[in-house]
Amino acid sequence: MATSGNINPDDLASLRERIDGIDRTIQELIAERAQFAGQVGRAKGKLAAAVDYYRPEREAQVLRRVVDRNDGPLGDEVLVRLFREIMSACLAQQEPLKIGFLGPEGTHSQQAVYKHFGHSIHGLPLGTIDEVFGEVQSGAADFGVVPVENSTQGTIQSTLDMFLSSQVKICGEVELRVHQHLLSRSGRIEDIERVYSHPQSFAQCKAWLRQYLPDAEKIPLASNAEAARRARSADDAAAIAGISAANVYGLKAVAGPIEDRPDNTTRFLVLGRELFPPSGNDRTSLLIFIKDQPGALHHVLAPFARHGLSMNRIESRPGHTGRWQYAFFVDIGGHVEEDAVRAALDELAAFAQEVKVLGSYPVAIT
Ligand SMILES: O=C(O)C(=O)C[C@]1(C(=O)O)C=C[C@@H](O)C=C1
Repeated sequence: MATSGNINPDDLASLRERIDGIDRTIQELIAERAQFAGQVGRAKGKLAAAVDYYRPEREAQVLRRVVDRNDGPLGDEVLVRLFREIMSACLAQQEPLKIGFLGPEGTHSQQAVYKHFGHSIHGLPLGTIDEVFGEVQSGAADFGVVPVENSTQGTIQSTLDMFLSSQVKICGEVELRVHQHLLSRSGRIEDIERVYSHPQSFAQCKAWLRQYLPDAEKIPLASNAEAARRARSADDAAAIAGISAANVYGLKAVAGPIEDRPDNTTRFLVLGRELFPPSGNDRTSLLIFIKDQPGALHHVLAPFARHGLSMNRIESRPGHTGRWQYAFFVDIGGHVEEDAVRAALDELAAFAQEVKVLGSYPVAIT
């Protein structure tokens, strides 16, 4: 028998026997867990669809416990991924969730869907971010996943603006480390005369492109996956996209990762139709329309500080309600069902024209 390194063949056989025994136990325990999850599902009563069984606050609590217990050797991210897949499969026993995202197959949005919901779902690749909102609102999708900000490029304004008119709720967030790769049919950089990609991805790889492909034509498209699809049909074209697009579209990696900042991260929001209860570590997103009067913004923000609530983000957008009327997107720590958040909202109501609670949801887990 072939052995690797200097392990004695007898040791190898006995180590594998131990692994076989552990696998058997893991499998039995997963089956037992799935049975209990099925019972929990039935205990929820006769519900209409998979969406009614999904409990993001409970999933967040389960995953935080996994992280707290973890002493290695596997990293938190790996263990969270494994446990997400187990919960995803347990939930899909009822029926897989239908999740809308900015398609086609192979986008970073699809990766964010899998990171948050696991693979036991039915993905619905959609053409635009507006469509993701629309399909969630109409019930054609149970949930949707849309990008909202990137650590290099800042806010995706078109996503925020959708909340000005849409009734969908935010019920989760996902953070994804985004690695960009240059992909082409031949895999040779010297063949490349054109590069396709989404404008955000071009911006994330600006310095790399200036150094290595200064003369190539840069052609912006609606998604990186669309870029990969186009690059597939020409020898002198390449796409900037995630590495998963290489497998989906049969392309070779010319170079990567090529993003200028190694910590390049995109934050996605999970869209649904209802709010879920607190998980114990939540964030609340608000849309606040302010009255046009002196000190209005100060009066609106002061209650958060008074009640000890941290503010992670404030962003102003034209409110679409009248000329020079502004809407503020504000993220604070806490959940609307918690006393401090409720008290702050009561106080600021006197100074705001309108306050819309976009959602209270678990803070992203690794
Ligand atoms: O605890 C529940 O409510 C369950 O349905 C079980 C379970 C799990 O597998 O742990 C499955 C799906 C839910 O989204 C949350 C948790």
